[in-house]
Amino acid sequence: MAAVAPTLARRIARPGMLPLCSRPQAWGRAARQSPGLPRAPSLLLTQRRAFSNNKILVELDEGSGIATMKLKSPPVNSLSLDFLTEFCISLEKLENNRGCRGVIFTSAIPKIFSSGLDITEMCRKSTEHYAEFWRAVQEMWLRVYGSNMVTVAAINGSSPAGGCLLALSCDYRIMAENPKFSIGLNEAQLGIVAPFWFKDTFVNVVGHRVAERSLQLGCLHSAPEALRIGLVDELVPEEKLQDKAAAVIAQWLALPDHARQLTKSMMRKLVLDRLVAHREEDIQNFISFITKESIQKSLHMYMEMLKKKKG
Ligand SMILES: CCCCCCCCCCCCC/C=C/C(=O)SCCNC(=O)CCNC(=O)[C@H](O)C(C)(C)COP(=O)(O)OP(=O)(O)OC[C@H]1O[C@@H](n2cnc3c(N)ncnc32)[C@H](O)[C@@H]1OP(=O)(O)O
Repeated sequence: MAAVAPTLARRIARPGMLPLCSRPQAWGRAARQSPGLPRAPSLLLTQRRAFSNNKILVELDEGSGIATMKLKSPPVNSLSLDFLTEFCISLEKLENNRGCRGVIFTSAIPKIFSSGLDITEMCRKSTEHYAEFWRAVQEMWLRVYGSNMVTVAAINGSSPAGGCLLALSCDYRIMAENPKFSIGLNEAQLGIVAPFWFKDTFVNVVGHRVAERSLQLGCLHSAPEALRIGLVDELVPEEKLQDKAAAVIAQWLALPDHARQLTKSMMRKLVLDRLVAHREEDIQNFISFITKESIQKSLHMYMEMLKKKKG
């Protein structure tokens, strides 16, 4: 996989090389079994395929067509350029595999789902680096939000900012009912601004009023609060999270793929199209914003604060 990663990094760095339309058409991911028909238990037990790269562990249960993508980038699953590249490679593999119809995103790191964008990628780097990084962030969102597969976030830890975006981009969110875990778009607390497509994704999940208040205050919501405002769909004890996620996907997959996929596409198209149409402009906005001295100072202070909290 190490040999593949730089190639994909280059492909991601060039606009339009991984077009969303390269995915199988909505109706192309044909159900290999009639919706709702039970499978032979022996198949369920035997057909498991695993592949992994450095930061993402993927396991595909070929019997059910459900894959699990486990984020494993210690210490906190921050979304670095390398991480995002590996993430997109893994997701593309699954998307192109007609046998895979649903994906669970979860974390292999205790107590942390993802700490969001890797802040060090946004500090004192070259313009070229910022462009490449931001294109990779866009790519992750375009791929997850526009996926033909059923996507479920099994949120087994805290999930600020970019981590929350990943969860928001799924079809369904289940969080471990641990009051210490928090989730939200807390960018304002860092002195930065959530881009329009983060905001649009959030609004589509929780509604305008809740999103506006939460974004302006940079809220990190506890798990029970996240459930109350609709940021997550349900809370379950941590040990039941994976089973629950698989059960939810199975329920969604009982419907004909084409009807579900076209409905999903209809609901998300406007928001996706907006970024696709303004991708380069969005990258330039990011660069102008992140290279401001005041923003660099804010990020620096935030990183210092994280270190002090630890010490
Ligand atoms: C007109 C309008 C124009 C608008 C234009 C807009 C343009 C776009 C602007 C920019 C948009 C950017 C969007 C950004 C999105 C993001 O995702 S920013 C990241 C936000 N993330 C956070 O705030 C999380 C910070 N981390 C934490 O709160 C905690 O670390 C944790 C995740 C809760 C875990 O806590 P704990 O287990 O106690 O671990 P720590 O000791 O705190 O951390 C361990 C080490 O990890 C480092 N670290 C943590 N998070 C990050 C991170 N996100 N990136 C990089 N590194 C991180 C932390 O510093 C520790 O490091 P060491 O001290 O070296 O061990």
